[in-house]
Amino acid sequence: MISRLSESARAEALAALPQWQWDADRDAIRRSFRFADFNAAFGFMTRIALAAEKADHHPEWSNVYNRVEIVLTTHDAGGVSERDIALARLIDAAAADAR
Ligand SMILES: C[C@H](O)[C@H](O)[C@H]1CNC2=NC(N)=NC(=O)C2=N1
Repeated sequence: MISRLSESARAEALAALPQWQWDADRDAIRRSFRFADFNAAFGFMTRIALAAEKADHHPEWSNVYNRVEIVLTTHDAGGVSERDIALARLIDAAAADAR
């Protein structure tokens, strides 16, 4: 069973992910992305979807044309875990490729 990070561990992990915001209401981290167009946004989502399925850890997200909103939390842990931090790093790398 994966466990929720302590407040200090989460703060330390987020210091290295400056574009991700802590959402206390959701016990989650979130980031918004904007791409050139829908094709770039959906390509980005497709790459994340394949990696997420492989890792069996899935984002909560929504897409409107060129914008993608992503929320990461671990349902099994009731908060942010190492899996969310790992997925956030992967998402940042995918975003860098999509621009
Ligand atoms: C059965 C399956 O392994 C679990 O439901 C996985 C799937 N993907 C998941 N994704 C996220 N974000 N949190 C989870 O707790 C989770 N659990």
